[in-house]
Amino acid sequence: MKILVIAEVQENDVRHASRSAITLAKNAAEAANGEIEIAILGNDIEAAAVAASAYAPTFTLSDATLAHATADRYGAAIALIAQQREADLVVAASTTQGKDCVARAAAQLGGAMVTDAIACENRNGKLVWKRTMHAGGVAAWVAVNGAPVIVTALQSAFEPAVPSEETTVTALDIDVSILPSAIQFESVSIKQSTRPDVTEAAIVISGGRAFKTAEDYERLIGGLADKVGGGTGSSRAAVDAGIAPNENQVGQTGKIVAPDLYLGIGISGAVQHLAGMKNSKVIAAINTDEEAPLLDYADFALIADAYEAIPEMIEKL
Ligand SMILES: Cc1cc2nc3c(=O)[nH]c(=O)nc-3n(C[C@H](O)[C@H](O)[C@H](O)COP(=O)(O)OP(=O)(O)OC[C@H]3O[C@@H](n4cnc5c(N)ncnc54)[C@H](O)[C@@H]3O)c2cc1C
Repeated sequence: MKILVIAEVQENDVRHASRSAITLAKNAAEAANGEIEIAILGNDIEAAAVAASAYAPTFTLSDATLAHATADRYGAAIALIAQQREADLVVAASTTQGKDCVARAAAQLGGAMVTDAIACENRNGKLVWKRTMHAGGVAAWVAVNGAPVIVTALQSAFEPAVPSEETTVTALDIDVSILPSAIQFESVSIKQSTRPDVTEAAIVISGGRAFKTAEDYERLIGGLADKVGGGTGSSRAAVDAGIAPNENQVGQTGKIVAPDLYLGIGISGAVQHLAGMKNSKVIAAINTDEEAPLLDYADFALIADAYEAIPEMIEKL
């Protein structure tokens, strides 16, 4: 079985989420006696390709017109790469870019798609995939018919792959002038923050509707996160109220995280929120209500007012 990982690039390296996708690819390779290759698309990707080659032989498609991941161009390019490399299985990260571009490639290839995979297994010679459904309420094993199979890996389910010795980097021979360009890149606005992204932080301090203002959220949740080098998360209620930034939202319609420690403060633990964090290694909660559902999932709980507890914690840390 030929397995092709579509890896995303971040700061001349393989993006953290793509390293988790490589782990899923390795699991699949072990289960089905497969071989892994990596493909990287973009512009100025030489250093990232060398970094990727420490996981598996790497193929590049580099061009100025691929500097930004517009879905029509990337989708078509990924389909062409999968065809050229004769991939039986294409694996990508379940990121916004991964879902956007790889789903288009799957349609163009006429393949079978599995999103948000959390495990794979060989059953009677066929790979089957475990994926969460219904806001994380159900974990189902699914088998898909058709080829190639295209899978996105849920980052929180897989440890990032560890690099070993550099292998080879080969430039692909694909004519980029035939790629569609109906979608044009306009601009990107990246919020500068010294805090780790909520999906990549080892510790996530998350705040909910208990916080009355954006200033309180930043001072208390942000202040505590900074003390422990953590990222900041939030419930959707806090985002909808304009208290927490949109990119911090954890849950079914937000980001899915599985940090070493998730501390949910003033968050009730609605099923849609749990869908985004219940696989965290250690869960702690601070809440005034000892019957808040999040406490059923918590390894540690403090029944206290966030406005009193957090300043005390910040002072003591
Ligand atoms: C289709 C759909 C998708 C959704 N997607 C998401 C999603 O991705 N993420 C998400 O989070 N939600 C999502 N929701 C919303 C979800 O159902 C809940 O409404 C939301 O999670 C509640 O946020 P909360 O826990 O902050 O607020 P609440 O449920 O109001 O809970 C606030 C908590 O704070 C506690 N509290 C109050 N004051 C204090 C204090 N001073 N100190 C300590 N504790 C205090 C309260 O006891 C309570 O437990 C979705 C809903 C729908 C319908």
